[in-house]
Amino acid sequence: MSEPLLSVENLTVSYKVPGGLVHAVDGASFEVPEGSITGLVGESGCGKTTAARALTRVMADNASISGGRIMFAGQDLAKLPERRMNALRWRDIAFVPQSAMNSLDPVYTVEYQLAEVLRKRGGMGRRDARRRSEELFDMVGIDPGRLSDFPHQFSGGMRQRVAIALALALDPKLVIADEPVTALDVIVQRQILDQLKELQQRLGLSVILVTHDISVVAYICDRTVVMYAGKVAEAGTTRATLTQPSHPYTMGLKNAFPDLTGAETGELTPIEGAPPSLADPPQGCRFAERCPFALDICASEPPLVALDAVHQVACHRAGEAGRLRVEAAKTETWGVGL
Ligand SMILES: Nc1ncnc2c1ncn2[C@@H]1O[C@H](COP(=O)(O)OP(=O)(O)OP(=O)(O)O)[C@@H](O)[C@H]1O
Repeated sequence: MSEPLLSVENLTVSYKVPGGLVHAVDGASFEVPEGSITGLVGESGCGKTTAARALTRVMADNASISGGRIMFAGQDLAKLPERRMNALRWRDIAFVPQSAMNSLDPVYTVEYQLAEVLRKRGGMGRRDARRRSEELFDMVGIDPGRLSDFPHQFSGGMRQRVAIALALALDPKLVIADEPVTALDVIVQRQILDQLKELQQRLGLSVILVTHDISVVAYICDRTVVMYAGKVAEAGTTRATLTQPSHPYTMGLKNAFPDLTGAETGELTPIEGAPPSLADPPQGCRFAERCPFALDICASEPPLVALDAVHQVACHRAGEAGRLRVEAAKTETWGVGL
């Protein structure tokens, strides 16, 4: 296999809080191959946004990368001086934040905001910036005649398209999109995801898509990284991780979400309980407390190991995954309502 575009090794990101430190990402490792869409998926609070933001080093004031490496094009982004990191943003790595309104300023027209990036970051003249803005609007399926509109004049779905156009402005290699379709209805979600996939393939982009919704991953991602409580529980090709999930958490997530394609999926089964506190996480497997298959051995931390060339999992019982999948498909296994 060729070198991945991005390789995250043992990444730890912590927030300083009054009582100490919250290790929001705690030794996470995953790879992003070139020209593919990698989904970072897990429940709210598992550290997805923190991990994604660490890759751009645009983080909250109380956040710091306290360990690990982020290898991108032969350099470790975790240690790159800010001046060089800043030069990479937009040009090599672009970020689409959780709400499109966070990337768009309500008081300026969209054209002005695109021009800011194209002219200040990309060094373009006024005419080239205008031409590129029109091209970008065409690319995301919006009439360039609307460039002079303000963000509030667009629907939610269109605003998300504008945010994607903004991210693509300087032709980056890697686009990190944080929950790009979360607030949208299912039909618009599909339109945006189809558009993203089409652009990714046409432009040969690499994309990291952060989402809590495993059906979004199943719909669009080539690879899947499942996070739980700051760690990677399972990772690999989407085919491997979602058709043969080998971590009970992934099995549970699959039961908990409807299918985005509208296929009949039967009853949805939530995973009862809540993830552990990241300020004081348990020593062993972090999912053990909610896991219907936990054993005594789960009091020790399971390492992330390769099941085969395209699939890694951090579960002591991964060797029995076939049998556990059969059990996991039954609602009663998850003790719902007991
Ligand atoms: N600025 C901050 N200060 C302290 N703790 C924070 C801060 N930002 C996030 N956290 C904590 O870090 C953990 C991971 O949060 P993060 O936002 O990365 O998770 P997430 O999986 O992206 O969830 P969501 O989808 O809800 O954003 C959570 O426990 C959260 O409360």
